[in-house]
Amino acid sequence: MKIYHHIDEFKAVENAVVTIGTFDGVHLGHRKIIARIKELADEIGGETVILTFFPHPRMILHPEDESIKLINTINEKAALLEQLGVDHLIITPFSRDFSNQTAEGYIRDVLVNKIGTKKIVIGYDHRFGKDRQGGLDDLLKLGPVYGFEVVEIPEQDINDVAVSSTRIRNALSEGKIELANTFLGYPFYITGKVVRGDQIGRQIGYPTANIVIEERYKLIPSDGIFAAKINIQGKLYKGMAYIGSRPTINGITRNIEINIFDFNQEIYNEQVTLHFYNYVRDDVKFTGLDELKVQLAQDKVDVLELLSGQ
Ligand SMILES: Cc1cc2nc3c(=O)[nH]c(=O)nc-3n(C[C@H](O)[C@H](O)[C@H](O)COP(=O)(O)O)c2cc1C
Ligand SMILES: Nc1ncnc2c1ncn2[C@@H]1O[C@H](COP(=O)(O)OP(=O)(O)O)[C@@H](O)[C@H]1O
Repeated sequence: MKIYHHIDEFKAVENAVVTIGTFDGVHLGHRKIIARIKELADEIGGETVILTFFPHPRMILHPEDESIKLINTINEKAALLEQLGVDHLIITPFSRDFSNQTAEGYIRDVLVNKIGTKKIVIGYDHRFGKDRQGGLDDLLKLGPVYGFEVVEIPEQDINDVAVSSTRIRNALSEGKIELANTFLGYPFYITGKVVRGDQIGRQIGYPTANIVIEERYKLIPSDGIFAAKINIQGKLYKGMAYIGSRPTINGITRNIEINIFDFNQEIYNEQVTLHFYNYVRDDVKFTGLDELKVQLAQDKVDVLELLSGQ
């Protein structure tokens, strides 16, 4: 898959089959749309193109604004779309210039001249151009003029996409990992770097790799203990993950940690991916490290049981 960080980097392809959207989560509803563009591209010997917008203007104007939380970082989204076999991903910022174009200007300059659209797969509610004046009607009217076909995504499918994204975000925020994973079609994951902690973990026999996520807009599941797998340098290991502020030791920061099973390597500064499979229990304030240690032994038994066969 080729990635372009601005629409101007893209050179129009012969038979582009295009869809446009945010695709946050690249969940089962999105996968249906992607399967459709691939099918259409195969029919005409064309190439699939996804136009997505990033960053959101609010992220640029108010970097301190914590209200935007996304299921995927832009890099995770690109990796997921690549796995699905998309040919081209155009990531374009929501600039003023971009959104000030007239509907026809956008169709002619962007979709036709810059991308080379032959088929566009689009939802009934998709809006574009100045004041969001452009829509499906304009595409249907101008398709014959500029030589492209419009394939409308059924209303039900569009609604399913929106419902799924909301459900996934809510499920993750409520610790309902299994439910989120059902809508996603894959285990929810985070990507980050292993950093040093207080080194208490190894003293109690449970070293925990602390993971820091660079992207502030990444949605972090609610606090708790999870059955997880971690990808380190391309290898997958099972483990028990923790998200919380470590009330037992009066921790201040909210940490993401994992004790990795059957593992004994120093992995500070390593870039890792943590896949969440099941929710195990809530974060608890224990009377001390001894009590926590007893619970950790039980957590390990529970996690191994949950991950057996996975
Ligand atoms: C599976 C697992 C479960 C945990 N459960 C709790 C908990 O219920 N309450 C708590 O205060 N800390 C919990 N912790 C966090 C520990 O307090 C933390 O790992 C320990 O203090 C070591 O921190 P360090 O990596 O900064 O040295 C848990 C950690 C793991 C890996
Ligand atoms: N089984 C393991 N699970 C997690 N981390 C491990 C494991 N074995 C070794 N390590 C290493 O030990 C570190 C965690 O040890 P810990 O005492 O909790 O220190 P810190 O507080 O710096 O995280 C990890 O970052 C990793 O480099």
